[in-house]
Amino acid sequence: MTEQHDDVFEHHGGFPKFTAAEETENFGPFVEQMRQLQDLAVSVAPPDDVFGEARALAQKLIDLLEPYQVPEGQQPAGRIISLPGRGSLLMLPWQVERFDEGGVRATGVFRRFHLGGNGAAHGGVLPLAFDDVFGMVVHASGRPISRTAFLHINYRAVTPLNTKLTVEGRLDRIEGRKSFVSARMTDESGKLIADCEALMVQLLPGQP
Ligand SMILES: CCCCCCCCCC(=O)SCCNC(=O)CCNC(=O)[C@H](O)C(C)(C)COP(=O)(O)OP(=O)(O)OC[C@H]1O[C@@H](n2cnc3c(N)ncnc32)[C@H](O)[C@@H]1OP(=O)(O)O
Repeated sequence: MTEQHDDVFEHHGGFPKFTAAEETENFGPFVEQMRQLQDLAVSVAPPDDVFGEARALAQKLIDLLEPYQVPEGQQPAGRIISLPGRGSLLMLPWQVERFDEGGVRATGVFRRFHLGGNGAAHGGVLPLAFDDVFGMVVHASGRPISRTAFLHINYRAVTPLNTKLTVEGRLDRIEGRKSFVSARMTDESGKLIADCEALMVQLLPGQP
């Protein structure tokens, strides 16, 4: 293996090497409380002085946490695969149930925070779900971390909130740097909610 290939393997282009973080006693429950706050922030209509009280409490939290910011890759968020959404508030709070060369399966619900309209999930959260699963599909299949070049979704049925759904993704074929991947989102009866195809392109050395 040449030095250049070692670099690709170790650093995945310009990506830092992904390392998992340990689950601790309080981090998982803290993330779930933050998610409950997100759900409440988009669903409550209290008197304005209650928002005033909430602001004061929120500012206390900001003041508490602000001194502990660290560079990308050192925070637990996004690095604990046993937590919903790997502990990242950006990711959907879904649980990874399968992560191997045969594919990735994640299950969970869209919550009030993900509401688009008329009781259904916002269409923009489905690409987030699929893209995150595809990142894991590439990682689980042993390929270097890749960037999404295109992602095509077919919305087959209205996506319900608070209903257990499953996304299953897999690597279909490899052509040089290109990984062609696909995934399906279904409900518990097996009804197809959406399907998706994407191209993930392996990064060149140093590529951001
Ligand atoms: C467990 C934790 C794992 C964490 C994983 C994190 C994964 C993150 C996944 C993401 O969401 S990344 C964020 C969204 N994506 C981007 O920001 C990508 C922005 N675009 C780029 O950086 C570049 O366009 C890209 C790296 C995708 C490709 O540019 P390059 O200059 O490296 O490659 P090039 O354009 O030469 O294309 C390489 C091949 O892919 C093909 N290709 C590229 N874009 C395409 C496209 N859109 N449609 C079809 N083919 C495409 C291209 O034709 C060519 O095919 P051939 O090798 O057969 O000639």
